[in-house]
Amino acid sequence: MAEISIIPKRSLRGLPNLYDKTKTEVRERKRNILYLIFNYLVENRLLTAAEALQNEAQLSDQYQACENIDLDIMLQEYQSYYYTKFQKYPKIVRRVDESETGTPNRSKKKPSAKQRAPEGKEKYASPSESEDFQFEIIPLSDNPKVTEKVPYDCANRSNEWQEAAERISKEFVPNNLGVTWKDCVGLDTAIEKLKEATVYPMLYPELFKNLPTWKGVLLYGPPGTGKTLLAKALASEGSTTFVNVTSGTFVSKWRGESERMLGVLFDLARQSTPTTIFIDELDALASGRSQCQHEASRRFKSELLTQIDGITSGESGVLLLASTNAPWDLDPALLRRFEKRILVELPDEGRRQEIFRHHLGRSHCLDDEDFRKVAVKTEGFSGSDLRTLCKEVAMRVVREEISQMNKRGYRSGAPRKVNYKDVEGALETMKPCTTPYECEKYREWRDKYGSW
Ligand SMILES: Nc1ncnc2c1ncn2[C@@H]1O[C@H](COP(=O)(O)OP(=O)(O)OP(=O)(O)O)[C@@H](O)[C@H]1O
Repeated sequence: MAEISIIPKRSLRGLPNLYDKTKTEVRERKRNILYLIFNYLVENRLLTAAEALQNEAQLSDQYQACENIDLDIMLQEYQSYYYTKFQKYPKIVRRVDESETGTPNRSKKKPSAKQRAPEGKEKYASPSESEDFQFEIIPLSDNPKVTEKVPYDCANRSNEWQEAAERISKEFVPNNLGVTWKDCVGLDTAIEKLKEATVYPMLYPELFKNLPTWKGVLLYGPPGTGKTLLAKALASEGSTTFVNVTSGTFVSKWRGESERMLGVLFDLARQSTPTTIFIDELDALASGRSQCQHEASRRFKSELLTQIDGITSGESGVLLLASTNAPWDLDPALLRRFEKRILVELPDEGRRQEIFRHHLGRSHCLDDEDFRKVAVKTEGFSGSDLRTLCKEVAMRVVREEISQMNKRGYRSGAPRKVNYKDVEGALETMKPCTTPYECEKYREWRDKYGSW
């Protein structure tokens, strides 16, 4: 731990200039930090917070953060410095412990009628501690006023039902996941359909009075093209309660338990409308290939179809969103229940350029021509491949720093910026995950069964 020696002000009497200089430096540093925070808030469109900061800290319009210096870059550079020094990334924030805040753990207590769940906390009380325990399902919204506790009366429910509910409720996503529509680069068709299903009916209810919204949307396409990313953006930006399930959610060794959990899932979803149920890798849950089907999976699939019918008939307020890499494996009966079946394709050249820019961040010295060349050379890359490419490119700089550190024993200055040579080097070590043949297979399927 660093030692801090506090010099009594008295002993500095002989050194007034030094003392004043230190004071000025500290003041200036504080002022600079405030301007950086202000800049960060504005860039992230947190305008109310920016205005409040400007007023409280009396920031003047005559100053602004210098170009290319912002909190984001500082944090990146600090992380890379830390990595170079300790071979691991620093932990910047940590979850506040219950004992530090004095807030009791709500997952173990029966919530009172007036209590609201703090974001990110457990959503229900244990049935063993409370006869009429309640679920707290938190609709996702930017507007905290919309955050309501949805009471769930378990009084007439069996113990099995309550146990299944306890498990399923863990899949409800209570928080803003920090992914915005803007992060889903080039996925405009899918974004528009998801907005039509969830965002617009709330914004313009009068337009949707006699118009049923989309109840089932299937996203399919090659791996890593942003299907899950879209779901995360919907969870963050849409004003619906969001529940994310996979085949693992329903795994049980007990006969009938998986179907029971499915029923409970749809029950809970209906209780907290508007709700989006997102099923990742739907093919793992409901494949249509009858020869490898087992009685249990047939029962499960039939329950799934029944439950989907329950939400698609009439205005249930529940949207079923699913994703798959293998749409051709899905049961045709299930397929027909998805009104919108949208192919999320590999990005074309223009989009590859945008995605690469998006993930590369700002610590680089590539120009427009370099970005164009990268887009040409990354034909067949998915969004996920491009993100991995950016990571590899950044690692090249880190590796260089580490080897310099090992040679010299110390590190000089900030790490250099990424350049085009780094990208070329990284590209030599990477191949796309999807072949042109596979892409063609998706397009053929879209031409036969798609709906967008
Ligand atoms: N269009 C895109 N724009 C920006 N980033 C993207 C895009 N597509 C993919 N990515 C990046 O790749 C990561 C992985 O993508 P994601 O998990 O959404 O792919 P997926 O289509 O769901 O893959 P899989 O089918 O294998 O589940 C995302 O978290 C994101 O960082």
